[in-house]
Amino acid sequence: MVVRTIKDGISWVGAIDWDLRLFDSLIPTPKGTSYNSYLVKGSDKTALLDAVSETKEMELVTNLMAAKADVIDYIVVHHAEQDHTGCLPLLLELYPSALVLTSPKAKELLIEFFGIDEGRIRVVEDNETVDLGGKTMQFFHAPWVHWPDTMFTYIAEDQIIFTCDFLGSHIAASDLYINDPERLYESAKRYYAEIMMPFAGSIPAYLDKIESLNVEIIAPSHGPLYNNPDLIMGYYRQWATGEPKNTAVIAYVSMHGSTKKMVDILSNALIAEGVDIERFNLPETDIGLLAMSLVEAKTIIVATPTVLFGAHPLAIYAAYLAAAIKPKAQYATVIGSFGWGGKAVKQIAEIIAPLKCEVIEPVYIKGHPTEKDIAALKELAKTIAAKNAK
Ligand SMILES: Cc1cc2nc3c(=O)[nH]c(=O)nc-3n(C[C@H](O)[C@H](O)[C@H](O)COP(=O)(O)O)c2cc1C
Repeated sequence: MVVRTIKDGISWVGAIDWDLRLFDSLIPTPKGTSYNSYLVKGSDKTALLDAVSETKEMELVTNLMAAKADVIDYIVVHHAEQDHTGCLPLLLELYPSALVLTSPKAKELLIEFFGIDEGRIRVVEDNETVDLGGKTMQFFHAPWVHWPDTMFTYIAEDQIIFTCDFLGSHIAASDLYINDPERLYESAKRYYAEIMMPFAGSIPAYLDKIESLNVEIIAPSHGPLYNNPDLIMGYYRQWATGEPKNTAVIAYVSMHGSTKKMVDILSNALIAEGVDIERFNLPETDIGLLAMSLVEAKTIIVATPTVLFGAHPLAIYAAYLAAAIKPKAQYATVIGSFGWGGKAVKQIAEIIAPLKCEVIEPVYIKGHPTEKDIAALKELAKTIAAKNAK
């Protein structure tokens, strides 16, 4: 149990999940995460902004007791995902007069997910304000970072904005704020890559919105808060809108060493051509690190042998994930080895088609690489270097 004061009348009452290692049964969280919940007490009314997952509901309840939250008038749901709302049914029982304030889309989802009584939910409009007494909550609808339901809450009197998942990070940390740029970069970039990058197109407008306000503190729903907003805002601006870098990401798998040999040859050739590379051996890679490397890479290389007439399942998974998280890479190719025939190259090309990358002619060979294949890989490195330099 821990309650931390952010401002007079504003406290963090959430839960730290030190041991979570896989979020959404999908995203590796090697450093755990937190579910941030904020108690805001005005002179007239009290609001709880976001809650926690069902697994941590007793931590939240204990914190609310410690913070003497005898009455909660409003529970602001910025986003209906269960990591923030799993404990909502319990909260609504414990606080029978509490009204949920949320976006129209989140209202729909809360009813679908939890069967919450419609009478307990009030939809708030974009820009609407609710006065708690000396603390005015202003709501901004912010769809598609990362669900259609998201909204932010700004309290001008305290110059604080609650951005829900936007600008968050998966890190269990004792720090209320992160002030170490390196630590912040690592955890926030991992989070951005896996959760926000598919919605990069929506991001600049929300950054502009936050910049247009007087913001001293950004309070997301995962990870530490920011009392130096420029740092995280600058990172997001770079990741969402910056030009991709002269980097090739190689995601590879090899059963008996032929594809691995090709990856080694291509890696050395790319280095010789001045292209930065990041390599991921798929059977053992942390897929979050692969996602992070894709944030700024210009070229994606999938290296796979043929297995049962197609690409190796791990290569299919990596290619599918890359296509889903929508990095800004401009070029892609496939390399690898086969024995007698199959559709591995076509299969990978189809999976990554949504990325709309220019597909560079693959080098797909029979068996172990020969002198001719080595020459083809060196030629491929030259082509990638020339394209990346554009
Ligand atoms: C389980 C298994 C299934 C395979 N299925 C195919 C196949 O359907 N078509 C094919 O051309 N080669 C097939 N191969 C042969 C491999 O693609 C070939 O040996 C290749 O050189 C292996 O590359 P690697 O050394 O990078 O693992 C198969 C190999 C294994 C082990």
